[in-house]
Amino acid sequence: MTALLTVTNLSRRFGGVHALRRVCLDVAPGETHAVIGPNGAGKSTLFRLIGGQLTASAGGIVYDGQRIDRLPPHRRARLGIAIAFQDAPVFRGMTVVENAMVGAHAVTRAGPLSAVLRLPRHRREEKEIRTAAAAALDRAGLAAWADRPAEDLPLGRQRALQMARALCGRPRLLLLDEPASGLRGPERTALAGLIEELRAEGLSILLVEHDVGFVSRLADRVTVLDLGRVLATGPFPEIRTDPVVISAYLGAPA
Ligand SMILES: Nc1ncnc2c1ncn2[C@@H]1O[C@H](COP(=O)(O)OP(=O)(O)OP(=O)(O)O)[C@@H](O)[C@H]1O
Repeated sequence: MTALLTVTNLSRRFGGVHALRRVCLDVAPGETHAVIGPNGAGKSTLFRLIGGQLTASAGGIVYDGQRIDRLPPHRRARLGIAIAFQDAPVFRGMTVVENAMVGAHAVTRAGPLSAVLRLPRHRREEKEIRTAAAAALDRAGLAAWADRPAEDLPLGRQRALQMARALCGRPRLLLLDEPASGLRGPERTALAGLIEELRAEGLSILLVEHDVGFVSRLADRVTVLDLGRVLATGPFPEIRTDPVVISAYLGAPA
């Protein structure tokens, strides 16, 4: 099956630091693909290169048959790539539903500014976006919080809001940056359930996550990065027993 996303020989240097070295990776339609690796392995750099927040020193990124590595982030968003960054801001002074709506404004002509300024000329589009945002909040378990100030959300719920914001733009490829980090038991279970649901609906997901238990439950395939290089790619059971991965990252199986 043709991949939805193909990353080929992607490299990025920061001065003398090789953050990524000739990384190759692909995400098939409907696949959940996890990227794991120790601190400094290059996971965030890879995400920012795919999202367009950084440009590559070399290599290419093809999405849905089109080179995207020179496109700005908003053009990639309009093509259906959404990112839920772990540290994305919650906009204070706006309600939870208005925060989620920003995700749809990123992919419409109205633009994020109209969400902030509430310009009247976009009312019809606003109504559709509000409906999409309400649906996304519902999926993320935040329906009861929709009209509350976003700054009232506890940390775990803020993470769910990043997810709702990303879903609000109805993406085809969802990039999740350490979605389980800082979440406690029930929140983590709810998030894993939502990711499983999205996968069952055919959404393609690329996931960076430190929590190996989370990855083993959710990912169809796992790519292991270390010092900017791909150590291995494959289903988790294979990765778990790969001697190279064990010595570099995972430790011996129990
Ligand atoms: N803006 C930057 N300027 C200089 N060096 C950077 C920059 N961003 C990342 N690096 C370096 O690139 C390498 C990869 O960093 P990156 O943040 O991508 O790793 P990571 O796998 O996401 O780590 P973590 O799990 O700690 O988030 C590291 O050596 C880091 O210090």
